[in-house]
Amino acid sequence: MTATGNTRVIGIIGPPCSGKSTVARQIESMGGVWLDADKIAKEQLTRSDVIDALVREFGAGVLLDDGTLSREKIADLVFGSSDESKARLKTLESIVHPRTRQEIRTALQAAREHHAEYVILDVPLLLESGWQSDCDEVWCLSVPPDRHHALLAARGWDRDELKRREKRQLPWGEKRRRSDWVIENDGSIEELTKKVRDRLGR
Ligand SMILES: CC(C)(COP(=O)(O)OP(=O)(O)OC[C@H]1O[C@@H](n2cnc3c(N)ncnc32)[C@H](O)[C@@H]1O)[C@@H](O)C(=O)NCCC(=O)NCCS
Ligand SMILES: Nc1ncnc2c1ncn2[C@@H]1O[C@H](COP(=O)(O)OP(=O)(O)OP(=O)(O)O)[C@@H](O)[C@H]1O
Repeated sequence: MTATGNTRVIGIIGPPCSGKSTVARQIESMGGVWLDADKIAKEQLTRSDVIDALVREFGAGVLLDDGTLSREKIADLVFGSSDESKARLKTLESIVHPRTRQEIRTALQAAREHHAEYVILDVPLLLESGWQSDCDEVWCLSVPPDRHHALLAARGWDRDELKRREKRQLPWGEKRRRSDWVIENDGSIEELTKKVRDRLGR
């Protein structure tokens, strides 16, 4: 019996491109419900009330020609090192986080009511946003730097892109210390998914 009845809630954190989705898909294949905060947050940015609020706050320059939001332009506005950037990130979070939190809460409750064996809380800002208390355990992905930069490059990200976002998060040393299990993603994908199965005794 876990802290949350039959359902075992596993929080997953890790840098972009560190293997979180790969781990989440593995648990999903074993009867898990995957709650992907980045995906839910992305969906919020397609809502007209959110688009209107962000244009009011940041100006019409955040819009693409088709009237949708440019994620790249918003990223440039919020992930800079200036005080203005920090304030803009807080404004963005004040608009997106409450809606994202509500969607995750609703889905988490539904998964419990349906007695899902696992819920994967795939929330990059899990510790920063206070989700740890909802988890039976927190897993933190760790990737060797060279491999990580290769995986990021495949997505078109360089070290600077990673660094400017990490500056707005808790240091990785603290995140690893606060996690119940640090998963070294230093082998093949098969080795990563085997580590997960072994951990869950499957
Ligand atoms: C600024 C936005 C539009 C940039 O979109 P983009 O497609 O480039 O990035 P994406 O959303 O895929 O996020 C990728 C990674 O960036 C980092 N990141 C995203 N938001 C934040 C934030 N508020 N603080 C610190 N890091 C962040 C995380 O490591 C995340 O995994 C987007 O990140 C956003 O809306 N962020 C605010 C909502 C949020 O906090 N999302 C994180 C959910 S835990
Ligand atoms: N051990 C590995 N060997 C080879 N490729 C890997 C390995 N782990 C992850 N990858 C690949 O790296 C990419 C990123 O992995 P994944 O999507 O699981 O990371 P993530 O942390 O969920 O990324 P993000 O949250 O930023 O979307 C994927 O293409 C995945 O197939």
